[in-house]
Amino acid sequence: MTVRGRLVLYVGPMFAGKSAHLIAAAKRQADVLALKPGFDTRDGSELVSRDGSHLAAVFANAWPEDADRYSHIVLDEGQFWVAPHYRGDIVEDIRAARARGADVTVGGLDTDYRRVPFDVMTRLLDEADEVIVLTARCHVCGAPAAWTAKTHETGHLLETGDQELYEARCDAHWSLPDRP
Ligand SMILES: Nc1ncnc2c1ncn2[C@@H]1O[C@H](COP(=O)(O)OP(=O)(O)O)[C@@H](O)[C@H]1O
Ligand SMILES: Cc1cn([C@H]2C[C@H](O)[C@@H](COP(=O)(O)O)O2)c(=O)[nH]c1=O
Repeated sequence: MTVRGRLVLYVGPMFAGKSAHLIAAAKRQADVLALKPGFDTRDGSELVSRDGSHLAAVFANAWPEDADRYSHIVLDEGQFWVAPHYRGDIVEDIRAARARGADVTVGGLDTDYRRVPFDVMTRLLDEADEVIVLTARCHVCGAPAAWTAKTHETGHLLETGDQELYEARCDAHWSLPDRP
């Protein structure tokens, strides 16, 4: 399959501005389809950044049939586009969209709260034309933070949440959560 469209990724920990960049990139395009994973029901059918920016999006549990009509597709929370929350292989679906000529932009966490890479994001990183690595500010000391910590263990690797459950942390202040 010859790939024609570009794949751009915004990666980093939580609170780093991935959604803000993704929304800004989408707003620069005229003909764009924004997708939100069905797993993430926070904020309704919008991509929302903590900086206040937002963009209408379509919930998807499978690649939308009408996606061919768009020249640019953006999707957020790349780590959530996996079984059983997504039907199909998002990496293959993105490759097929690019082969049809669409540019695709994805935001997502490169690693989970254990600092283990999300496999689906690693696969996308391998195929990306451009990767923008963002950092947040450590919630403890304010230094650049490349990691997300979970403040208490719940036993779930995929679990939506905000600052009640997750914090951005630098190397010095990252740690695994205490066992319940
Ligand atoms: N610890 C933090 N580090 C950096 N920005 C933060 C932090 N906590 C809150 N913010 C706010 O979050 C915004 C980025 O949010 P968002 O785009 O939702 O990030 P992401 O999608 O990477 O989680 C920043 O512009 C800032 O206003
Ligand atoms: C670290 C980590 C995060 N999540 C969840 C928590 C949030 O709902 C999203 C990330 O949102 P953001 O736009 O990057 O702030 O992912 C998770 O399910 N598992 C994790 O390990």
